Amino acid sequence: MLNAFISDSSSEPSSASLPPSEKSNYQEAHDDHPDQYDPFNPYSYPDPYAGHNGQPSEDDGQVPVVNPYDLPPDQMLGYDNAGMDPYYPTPMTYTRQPLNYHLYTLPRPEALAHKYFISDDIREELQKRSETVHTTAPAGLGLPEELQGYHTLVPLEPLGGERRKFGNWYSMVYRATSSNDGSTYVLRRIENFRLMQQSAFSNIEAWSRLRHSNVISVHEAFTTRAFNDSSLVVVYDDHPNAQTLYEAHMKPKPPQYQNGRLQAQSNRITERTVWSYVIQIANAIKAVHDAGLAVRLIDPTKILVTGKNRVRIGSCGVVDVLTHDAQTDIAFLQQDDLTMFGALIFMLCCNNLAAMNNMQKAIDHLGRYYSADLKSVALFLISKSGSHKNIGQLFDMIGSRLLTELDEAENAVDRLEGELMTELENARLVRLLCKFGFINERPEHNHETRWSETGDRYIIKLFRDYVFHQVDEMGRPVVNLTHVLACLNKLDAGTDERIMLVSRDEQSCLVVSYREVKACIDSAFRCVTSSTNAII
Ligand SMILES: Nc1ncnc2c1ncn2[C@@H]1O[C@H](COP(=O)(O)OP(=O)(O)OP(=O)(O)O)[C@@H](O)[C@H]1O
Repeated sequence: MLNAFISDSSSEPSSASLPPSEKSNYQEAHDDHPDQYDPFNPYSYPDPYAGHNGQPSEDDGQVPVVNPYDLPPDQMLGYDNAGMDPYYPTPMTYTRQPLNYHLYTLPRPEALAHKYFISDDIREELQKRSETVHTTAPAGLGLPEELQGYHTLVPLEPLGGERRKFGNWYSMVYRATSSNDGSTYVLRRIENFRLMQQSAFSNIEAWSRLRHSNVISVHEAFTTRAFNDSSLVVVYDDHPNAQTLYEAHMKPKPPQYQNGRLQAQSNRITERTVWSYVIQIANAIKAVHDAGLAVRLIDPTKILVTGKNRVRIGSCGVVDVLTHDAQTDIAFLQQDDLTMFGALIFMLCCNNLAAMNNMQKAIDHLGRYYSADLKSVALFLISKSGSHKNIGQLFDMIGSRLLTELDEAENAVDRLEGELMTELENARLVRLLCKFGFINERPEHNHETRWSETGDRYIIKLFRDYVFHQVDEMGRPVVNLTHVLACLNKLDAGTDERIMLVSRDEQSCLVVSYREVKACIDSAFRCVTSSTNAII
């Protein structure tokens, strides 16, 4: 792994950087089979002048093969030349050639420096999730230290007040860490459950095989006495900071001041959001029914909103275990799913968990505030028509709205990819900075002041000052992220651009290339790690 540092990219078998012996081995291996094209090897291309997708070019591959790594650095794609002006970067022309890991983003204008990182709202959201995952429970809750390979239990619902019930059973939900893989999972515990026969778990196996983007995955189920009773525990994927549909849309919100007056907040859910939920939940139900199972519980308190408008059906499999004795026809249970789904649409649109208690009022409300299409979907689902309904028929009714949903989903992926792009180089640069940290100011060399004042280390020290400790003409620190990133990128690429390094007392100055600084850092790092195992 040691080589993976600064020399990440140069450790690739580019002939420009390999020592002669290795170079010849590498080239020999390839020269033996010049025609072989390995699609997984970015360095193995059939012909850099071939047409798109590796099709032969018009000149039938007669143009001599050029290894882009043999090119002098100033001809390598656009790093060393004058195109470093962030406002007017020189346009680059590309010929087809191996992916060049030395190519890094050009520096951005300072005002756009924030574009080096993902947007604040996504970072905040992800950080909150990470914080939630690492939250521990207060001491003294009397929770088991360990059960069946899970530890660090944290209750996900308030412990005081009215006890929560799951059907006729008292239930509790915990987050716990698995000692198998270190990930967190959600455990739903059903208190005082007596397992009569092992076959009650048979459906859990089928559930654990079902993987769907709108179903919270089931991992396993077991009984345990760790809570000082006989409890059933079903283990699910953890979606930190998820809210139930009830919490997200139906729970009464406290009034807020608007224009100086305290006003009640509307809880009305938009038609677009309802359609998105309907399509996702229908998709989940279809996957469950196709797997020969039934959801058994479609309720606003058991469906989680796990991201922007992303919903997933939770608590799957529990009812199967709890009601194992009452053998019921699966077709009947699947019909029941559709009725529960219809009721869910009414509850969401009417903002009322008890909407089905006054059917006529619920239908009127839905008709007044939502489209006729949505109303007919809801009515179709709750209808007790003699004919056998199935979830597939619903998709016929939804029609082109599916395309809108698909469009939204693809746009969301594009947005996230764009965000990911802004983080592209961060991991590499962090490793580079760590390497700096390992070398600079090592305390064990304190007695030997010349360690950092001689040879390679002195250049590194001056380079560190050049990158981080510059001051302006008024003597104020220059804090410019763009300068830092541009320097680090050039260092990582080992470019031939030269810089002038000046000592702090301004008595000496050195003109060195990034390539030379890189070599110094490599050698100093090797010196630091020579007696230890570098695991980075
Ligand atoms: N797989 C999961 N990942 C993350 N959080 C979850 C998961 N399953 C449940 N939760 C959270 O646990 C909490 C309790 O879940 P539960 O199903 O008991 O909901 P509830 O709103 O308390 O319903 P009830 O009133 O029926 O108890 C909810 O806030 C829910 O967001």
